[in-house]
Amino acid sequence: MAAQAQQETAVVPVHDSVRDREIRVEQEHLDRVYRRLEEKISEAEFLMRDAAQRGHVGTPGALAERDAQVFRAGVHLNRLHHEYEDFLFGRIDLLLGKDGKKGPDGAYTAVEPAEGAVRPDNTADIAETLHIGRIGVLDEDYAPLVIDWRAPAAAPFYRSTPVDPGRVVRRRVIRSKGRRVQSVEDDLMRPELTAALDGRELAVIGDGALMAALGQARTHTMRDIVASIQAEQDLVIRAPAASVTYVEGGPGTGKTAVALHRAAYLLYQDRRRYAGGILIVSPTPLLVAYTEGVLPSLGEEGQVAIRAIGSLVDGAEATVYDSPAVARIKGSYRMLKVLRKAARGALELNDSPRRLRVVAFGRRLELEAEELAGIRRTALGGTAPVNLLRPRARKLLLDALWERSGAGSRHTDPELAAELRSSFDEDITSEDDFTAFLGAWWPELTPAAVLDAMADERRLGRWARRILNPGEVRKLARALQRDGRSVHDIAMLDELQAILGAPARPRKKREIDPLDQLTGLEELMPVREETQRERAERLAQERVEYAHVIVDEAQDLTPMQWRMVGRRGRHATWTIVGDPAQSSWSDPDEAAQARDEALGTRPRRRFELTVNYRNPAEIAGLAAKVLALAMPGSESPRAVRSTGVEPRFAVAGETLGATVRAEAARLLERVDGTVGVVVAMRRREEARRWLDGLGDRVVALGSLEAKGLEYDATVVVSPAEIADESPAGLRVLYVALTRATQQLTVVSAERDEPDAEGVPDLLRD
Ligand SMILES: Nc1ncnc2c1ncn2[C@@H]1O[C@H](COP(=O)(O)OP(=O)(O)OP(=O)(O)O)[C@@H](O)[C@H]1O
Repeated sequence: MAAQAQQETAVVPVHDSVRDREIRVEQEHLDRVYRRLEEKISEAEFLMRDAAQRGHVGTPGALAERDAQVFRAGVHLNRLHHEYEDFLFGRIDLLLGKDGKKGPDGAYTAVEPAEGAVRPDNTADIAETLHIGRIGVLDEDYAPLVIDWRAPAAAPFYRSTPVDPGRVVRRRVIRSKGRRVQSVEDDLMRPELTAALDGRELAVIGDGALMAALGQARTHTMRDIVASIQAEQDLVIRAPAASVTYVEGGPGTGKTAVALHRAAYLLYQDRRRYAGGILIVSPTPLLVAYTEGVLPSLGEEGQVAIRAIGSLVDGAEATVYDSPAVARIKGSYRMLKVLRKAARGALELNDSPRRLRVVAFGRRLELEAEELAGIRRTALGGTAPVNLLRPRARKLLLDALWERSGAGSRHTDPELAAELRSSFDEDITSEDDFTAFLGAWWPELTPAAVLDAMADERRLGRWARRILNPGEVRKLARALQRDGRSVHDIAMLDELQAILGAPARPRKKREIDPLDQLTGLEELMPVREETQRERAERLAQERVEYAHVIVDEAQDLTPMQWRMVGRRGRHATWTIVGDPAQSSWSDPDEAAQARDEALGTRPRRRFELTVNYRNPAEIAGLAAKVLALAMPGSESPRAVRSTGVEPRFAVAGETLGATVRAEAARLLERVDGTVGVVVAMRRREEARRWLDGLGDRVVALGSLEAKGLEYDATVVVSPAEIADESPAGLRVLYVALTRATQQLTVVSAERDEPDAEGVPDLLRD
C-alpha cells in the first residue's frame, strides 16, 4: 500500500529554466562535496605519511599508534577513492521536527513535524535539507554535507510516502555522471502544501525516479537500487538483525536487491559484530556473477562472501546437473541415513585386512576377522565422527591383544600390571606391521572417497537397504559414476565432512611471524589489492561459520542443503528471502522442516514484498495464469508499470531452432539490452548452438539457470516441455515467464498444443 502511494506522488510541470536552476543548485552542492572530499583525501594521505615516519621512532607505543593510524587512514582513503564517482544521489527537504535533537550524523532526528510547522493556510517553511549518498561527509564544522544512506537520518528518504509523509515535503533523486549533475527527479510528499525554502517556493521536477530506473535497459550485471528503495523494501533492509528475518515476495519484488542492500546496511550498523563475516548464499554461479558488483557499489565488499550453493565446500565445485529424479534422492533427508551408513561402511572396502598378526613379548598374537568386526562395531557405537574414532579403535585392538596374551593374570600388583601393560602396548605399537594394519583397517576417510565408493551399485545397495528402493539405488549409483560433481553432491560432501570429522592431528605450534605485529598494514593490504571475488574466496576458505547468513532463493534449498548452510550459521543471525511459488524442489514440506531445524528456535520476523518492479503488467498477467495452476489461490505481486506490448506467441515450424533464433533476433532489434532464451534443461547445449553468431546480448539458459536473473526480453521455449521436466515443473515455468523487463515471446512446439493464435494450452484462460 505504501509503495503504491509512492507511485502516485504529485508532479507539477516546470519550465526548463526552473529545471536548469535546480540542477545548478545541486551542482553547487556537489562541487562543495568534492572540495571537501579532496581535503579529506589529502588529510588521509598526510596521516599515512606521518604514520610511516613515526615508524622510525621505534618505541612499542609509537609503533602501535602508527599502526592504528595507518589502518584508519588507509581504510578511509580506500573508501574515498572507491566512492568518488556518482555517490551523491538523493535529497530530502524537511519541515521543522517535533524536537530539536541532533543525531550523531549532525542531522535532526525527529520524524514527525513540530506543531505549527504547517500554518493554518497550508503554507510552511523548509527547516532542513539533507543530501543522501553512498557514504557520509561532514563539512569543516561537522555539519552533514552528505548523509550515509544507511544512517537513521536517511531513513525518511526511503520511508516517506504521501500517505505517511512525516517531515518530508519533497524527495529528490539526483543523477550525476562523474562530477556533473545531469538531472533531478522529484516526488512531492505533501502536495497540499505550499512550502518555501529560503523564501522561494519549492520547485518539483520530473516524473519520479523509480520509473526512470525501471525503464532502463538491462546489462549482464545487476545495479544497486540505493536511489529508489521503496518503503516496504526499506523496512526489510533496516530490520533489526536479531534472530531470523524472513522475507517472502513474488518474482521481481526486489528480494535479491533487498538482500544485498541489507548486507551493506548491517555492516554499517554494527561493523564490529559483522567482522565475523556475512555469507550470501545464491542458487547459481550465474546469479553470483550477476549480483557481484552491487556491494562494491554500496561501498562494501571485504566482509561479505557471495557464494553459489554449489561452491560452499572448498576444493569442490558443482559443474554437472542431476536429473530431477536423482536430485530428489540426493537432496532428501533419506540421504542423511545413507551417508551415515556409507561413512561407516567405507572403512571396510575390498582391501580391508581380515586378520591382525603381531609379536609381543616374543609371542605371536592374532585376531581373526570376526573379532576384528566385533571391535569395529564397538568402536563405531554412537555418533562420533568416524575419523576421530581411530584412537579408540586402536585402544580396543590393544585391549583384545592384551587379553589374548594372557599377560594380565601374571601380576596381582596393580602397579606392576600397569607397567607391564604399558610396555606391551609400546612393543606392539612400535611394530611397523601394526601401524600398517591400522592404516589399512581404519583408513583416514575423505568425503570424496566415500562418495566415490557409493558409485558401486552393490555396495550402495547394502548401505541404502530399507532406505532407498532398488530403482533409486541404481539411479543414484549411475549418477555418481559420472565425472564431475553436481550441486547436490556438494551438500553430500559437506554432510560427509561432518560425519567423518577432521582427522586428529598433533597441534602445530604457531610460529610468530614478525609481520603479524604490523596489524595495521597487514589488514590494509588485502583491502587494496584483492578483487571482490578473491576476497570472497579467501573469506570462505578462512571461515567455517559466519556472523550473518543471507539465503537468496531460499525456496529452492533441499533438506540436505539446509543442513549444509545451517552448519555455516550455527551462531549467526539470518535473513532468508524466497518465494514458495518459484520453488524447483518437489517436496516443500520436507525442506521447510529442514529449514526450521537449521534455524533452531530463534524467533522469526516476517515481511512480505508485494510489488513487482521487473515485469510490466502484460507479462505479469500471463505468468499469473501459470501461478494459478502451480499454486492455486496464491496471489501475484502487483506490477508497477505497463508497456502496452502484449506477450507474443509463435509456433515452431519444421525446426524449433530456426523459429527460436528468428524470434530472438527479432527481440534484439526491439530492445537495447539483453535477451534471454529459456529452454528445458536438456536443451541447453542445443539452444546455445541455435543462437550462434547473434552476439553477446543474447544468452541461452536452461530453466533452472534462469533463477533470479533478468533480461530486457525473453523467449520462453515450449512451456509444456519445461513444465513436464520435473514434479515442480509448473513452478519452474513460472520462473521462466517472469524474467523479462520489457518483452516476452513464447515459442510453442507440437506438445504445447497451441491454439489458432499460437497460445499454448498451459497459458490459455
Ligand atoms: N526500489 C527499486 N528501485 C528500482 N529498481 C528496483 C527496485 N526494487 C527492485 N528493482 C528492480 O527490479 C528487478 C527485480 O529485483 P530482484 O531481482 O531483486 O527481484 P526478486 O524478488 O529477487 O526476483 P525473483 O524472485 O524473480 O528472483 C531488478 O532489476 C531490481 O533492480
